[in-house]
Amino acid sequence: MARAIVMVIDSFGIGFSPDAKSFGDEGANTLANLATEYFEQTGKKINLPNFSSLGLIAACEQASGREFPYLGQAPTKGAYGFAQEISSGKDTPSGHWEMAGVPVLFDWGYFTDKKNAFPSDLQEKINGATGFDGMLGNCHASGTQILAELGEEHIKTGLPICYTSADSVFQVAAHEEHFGLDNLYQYCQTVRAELDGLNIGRVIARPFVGETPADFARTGNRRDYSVLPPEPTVLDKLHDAGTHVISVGKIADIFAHQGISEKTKATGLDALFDATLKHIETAQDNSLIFTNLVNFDQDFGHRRDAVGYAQELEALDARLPELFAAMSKEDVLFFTADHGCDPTWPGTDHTREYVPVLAYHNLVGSVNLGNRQTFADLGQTIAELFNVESMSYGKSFLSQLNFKS
Ligand SMILES: O=P(O)(O)O[C@H]1O[C@H](CO)[C@@H](O)[C@H]1O
Ligand SMILES: [Mn+2]
Ligand SMILES: [Mn+2]
Repeated sequence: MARAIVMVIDSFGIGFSPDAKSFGDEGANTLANLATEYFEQTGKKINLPNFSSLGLIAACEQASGREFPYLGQAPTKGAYGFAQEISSGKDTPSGHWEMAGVPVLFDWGYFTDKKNAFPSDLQEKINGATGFDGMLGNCHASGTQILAELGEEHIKTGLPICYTSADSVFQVAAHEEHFGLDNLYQYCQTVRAELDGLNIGRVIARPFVGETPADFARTGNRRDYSVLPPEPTVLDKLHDAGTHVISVGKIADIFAHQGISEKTKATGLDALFDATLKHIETAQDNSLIFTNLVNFDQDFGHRRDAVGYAQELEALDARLPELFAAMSKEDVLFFTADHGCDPTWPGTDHTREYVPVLAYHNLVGSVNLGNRQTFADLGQTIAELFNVESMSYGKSFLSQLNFKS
């Protein structure tokens, strides 16, 4: 039986999609724009030899309808394409569920007001249920900027910092020691329950440490409380059929722990990559290893740090040979993303973009998968690879992977 490895480079868009205008994102292109910015700021071209050979640049050029001569070499091995999102939102759960075969075709609830974002009756319910006198923030914010603004007041008053964004999300920042990690998780679980009926995708716990704006830092103990996917995803189907489904990073949280057999959490690109490698070395036959590399989104995309994003991509690229070496001949490796987060784009939110779909296996030459109409093509391909019942959405590209017999 097969083993598959899926690595999600969180926020790694490769060109605005046809519906980007309605999101205010026409012109966004996470990869191409960050590479340009990197060149302008450092005088260096981004160096992604391994991703280039897998077809990343070719996929980006197709998705963008233009060439980027400074971006890299031609594809030499593996299958490459670009996928459009059919889910209504450009958020993390929508992107992940869609790639697992279940697009989000309903509208999420959003807190659209930039200030006084949470309705007063909701605040009262939360205060009543948690026993707190109030909350700080109550606005749209960048998670690091709001710490600089309100972190000290939080320590002084003991009130949680609650904020949101263009995503369907209720975020709670609190100090790991002064407020306490368990108290933060408890608060978030209570908020999760109070949001029932509002169709909010996630409550996110954002613990931090430090005593002054100069040294406030978020820790790796982030926790996401997601609603359940609307239907069983390919993870559920695999898990029910006996496949060992391994979550690395925040995958388990994003899928509300549905269809997951085992999970490993880790903080930072290298630790997430190491955990993935370890699973590749040890996982039984008939396993899916599913990794989310959150730091691209969290540390660079939302922070609008194009140079940092570029350097992190180079660091990931440099480690790809370790993956290839750890894989057995039967293993299939996929790289994709869940949405864009162009670090050169106005604001700090995600961007509506095509995502790369790269598949590497013991292949002959390279294969162009072209324009995939939905992220769900990946889930359908995985369903076929593991021989489970097909998903309602998506078109499998397994037959194009050109397996050597
Ligand atoms: O600014 P931070 O706290 O990183 O928040 C970002 O992370 C959340 C999840 O991707 C988004 O809703 C966005 O607001
Ligand atoms: Mn994401
Ligand atoms: Mn994000």
